[in-house]
Amino acid sequence: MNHQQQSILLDSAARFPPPQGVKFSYGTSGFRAEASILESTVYRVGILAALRSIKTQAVIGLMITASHNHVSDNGVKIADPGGEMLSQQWEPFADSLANASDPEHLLQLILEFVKKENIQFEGGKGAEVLLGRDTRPSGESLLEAAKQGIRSIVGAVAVDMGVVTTPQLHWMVRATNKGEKASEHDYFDQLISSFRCLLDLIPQGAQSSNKEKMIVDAANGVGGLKLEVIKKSIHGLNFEVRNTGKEGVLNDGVGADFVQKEKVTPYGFSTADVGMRCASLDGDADRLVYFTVLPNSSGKIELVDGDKILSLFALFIKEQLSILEEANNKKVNNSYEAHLGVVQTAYANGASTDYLKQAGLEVVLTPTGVKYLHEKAADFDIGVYFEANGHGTILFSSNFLSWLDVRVNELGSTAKGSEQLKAALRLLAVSKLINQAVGDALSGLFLVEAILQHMGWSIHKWNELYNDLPSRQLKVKVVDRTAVVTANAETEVVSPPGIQEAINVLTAKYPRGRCFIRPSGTEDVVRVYAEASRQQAADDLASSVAKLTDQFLGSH
Ligand SMILES: CC(=O)N[C@H]1[C@@H](OP(=O)(O)O)O[C@H](CO)[C@@H](O)[C@@H]1O
Ligand SMILES: [Mg+2]
Repeated sequence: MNHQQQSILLDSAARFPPPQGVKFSYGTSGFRAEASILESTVYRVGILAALRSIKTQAVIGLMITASHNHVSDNGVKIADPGGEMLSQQWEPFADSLANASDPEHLLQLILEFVKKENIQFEGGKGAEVLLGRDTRPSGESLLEAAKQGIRSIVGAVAVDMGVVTTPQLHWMVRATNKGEKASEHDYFDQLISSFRCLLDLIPQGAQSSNKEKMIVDAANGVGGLKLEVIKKSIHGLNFEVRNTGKEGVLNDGVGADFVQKEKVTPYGFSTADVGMRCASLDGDADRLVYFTVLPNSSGKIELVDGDKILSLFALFIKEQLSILEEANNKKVNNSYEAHLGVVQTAYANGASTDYLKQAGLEVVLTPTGVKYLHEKAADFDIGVYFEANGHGTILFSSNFLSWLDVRVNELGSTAKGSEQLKAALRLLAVSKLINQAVGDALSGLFLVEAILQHMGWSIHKWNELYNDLPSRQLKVKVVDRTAVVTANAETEVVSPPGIQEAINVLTAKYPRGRCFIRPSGTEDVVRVYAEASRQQAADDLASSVAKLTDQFLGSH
């Protein structure tokens, strides 16, 4: 970075002083805070995005959203070249940039990092950053801050993609870097045509019990806007979108986070909807859960969560693979044993994990946070991952996809109309419909709908795959949550010493008891999760472990 470049950066940084007395941390979902204090942070993430683009010689994404949080909050996160989350190696740099006290300090940090990472300003492609934001009113001014941050790196280009869902922006970054068509129009086209393809491949005679209308709660967020666009061109699904944001407030009594945590109907739903197939998106449309309104229950719902979506996807894929493998057994030359794996966290309901294992699936647990699940899922030919809260997707390895392409061509000439060809085409369509960059509520919704039609299942039939074990989650405020250190995908506490043994003793008292504690990555609390064969037992176990946590770690 020459002197002129340094002075441009100093000048522009002086226009974005950081708020006093606030410490920012790039958590599991980037920086999040009350929108009014975020300008300097977003400006600095703009700088980081431009540097990341120069370093990787690829297009980078910058998304302004606070997802399911309050409308007055906002946040910012980075999408790496493949559309995945920012490399964990750069997170400490993001933290130090966000917390730098003044322009000189900021410049010094940048110069040190540029040297350490050997970022070359001359001779390369120059930086390009795609910008997206959700529907929050603060998004526009924060977008301007991001642009100024990007442009303070001489030669860096900011491309505004407008109001988009988080997964759309990740998809666009991935597609751009792969040299594919990457506009919003292309995203819709791919989604609609692959959904159509799956419907065209439905076996004759599948029941049509779920062809009746379904309803989507769009959390008064960006997902609603996009669904209304899709609705104009999609055939084969009759759906109504509620909470589109025209009237209600973003995430206020609506959306996937609310529905999953509170287990009650979102605003705009009532007993008139009893038994209907309903889905909820979150504020930036990267989470999806389904539910039905229970009769005579004053707003209670039956929740069909991320674990059940995962189970549905995994079953469908396994079915297609076994059709293809039947062909392998008949000694087809070009055989391939695809390694299918399922990735969950400790929050996955124990009944789901048992069910998946009994279905013959390989299940792996990772710590909480999609970056961990995503990374693990990428180890498989087909890796399906979901958090219980509804964030997840399916990853297909490029090896498997290349094999599948060849196989489709072969079968197309030698076995037209065969079950094998159909299974191969279905897998190919799934890989196009489902977002390969990140969990995506829109593409997830259309895949669920296509599979339910394929199976001829109602939401009730789907929900009956297994019965969730009753569970309870609690939060405990402690003096220092980082004192809790866990191992084995957060299922065991290794420090403070003695607490795990005490949890084990309590857990052993309850049939099918399971319990763990971990420090939250997004809130200043320790989370307690407990499940058992009965609700009262899960509640008791959770509250006794919460007490224990309080005793060991001291409350405020
Ligand atoms: C129990 C739970 O739902 N935890 C959520 C929550 O993380 P915590 O680290 O538990 O605060 O926010 C994460 C980011 O959205 C999400 O990935 C995760 O699943
Ligand atoms: Mg979200």
